[in-house]
Amino acid sequence: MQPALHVENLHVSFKTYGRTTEVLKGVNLTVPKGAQVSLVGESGSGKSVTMKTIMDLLPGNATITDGAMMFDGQNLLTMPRRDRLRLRGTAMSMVFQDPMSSLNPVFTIKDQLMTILKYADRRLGRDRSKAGRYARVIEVLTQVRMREPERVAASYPVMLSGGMRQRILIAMALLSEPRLLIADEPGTALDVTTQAQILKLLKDLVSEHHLSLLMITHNLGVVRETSEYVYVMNKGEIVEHGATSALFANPQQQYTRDLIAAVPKLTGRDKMPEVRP
Ligand SMILES: Nc1ncnc2c1ncn2[C@@H]1O[C@H](COP(=O)(O)OP(=O)(O)OP(=O)(O)O)[C@@H](O)[C@H]1O
Repeated sequence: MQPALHVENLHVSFKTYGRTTEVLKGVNLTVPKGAQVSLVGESGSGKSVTMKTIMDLLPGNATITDGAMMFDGQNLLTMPRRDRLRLRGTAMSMVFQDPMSSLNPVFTIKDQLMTILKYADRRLGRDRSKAGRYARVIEVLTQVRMREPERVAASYPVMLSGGMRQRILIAMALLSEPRLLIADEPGTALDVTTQAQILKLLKDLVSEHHLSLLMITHNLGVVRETSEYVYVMNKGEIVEHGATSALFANPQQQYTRDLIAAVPKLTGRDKMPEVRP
């Protein structure tokens, strides 16, 4: 079966103050359909650059010098610009990690979600009435286990807890029914118990909606809780990859062993707590 995403020999360079530095040095990774895959590495290893390259969010001083990125069998790097833009925020969607900078404090949750949906619909050439959009917003808020979705929709971000705001960001990513979700360490800003609940929710949603997930994190503890497969990145290269259980049982690289040794305890227990809305 075709994978949801296949990144092949990806090279990315940055130009700063006239100097060019290669930060991705031939990255290869595959997200099979329906799989939960993590990309892990310490700060500066190139995880965010990989994610930004996939999502077409690289800054102007970055150049993709080589490689291919196959999404559902199409190369994202050679497809027409219009088709690429149509995919972003629709078939492939991103869960951001920082609710405070991703949500606008002066608009209600409903306004923000409706606007995002309107633009996603427009890109897809889909015609949906305002009432239809509101119905979809309520549906998605329910999917992320909001107990009173109408009340939440009418709220401003500041009226919600950190965990609820993070769930809004997940709802935002789900609005346009993506096939691939890319999550940038959701819940990092939250306490460990709430983060564990968010990760569990994400994992449940991915399997309920038959999505493929690429999770970016520096924490192998998060990987163990959320992913079946893991890619370990160091200095712009994938240095090790494999099934999560095999990698934990028998890490091949010292770098991976160090990351495993640095795993903080998520909950102080072995099992994740159930999500309680
Ligand atoms: N806009 C930029 N201009 C120049 N260099 C950059 C830029 N963004 C990232 N880099 C460089 O690319 C390399 C990889 O950075 P990246 O942000 O991908 O790391 P990361 O693994 O995501 O780290 P973190 O977990 O801290 O986000 C770093 O050496 C960084 O300095």
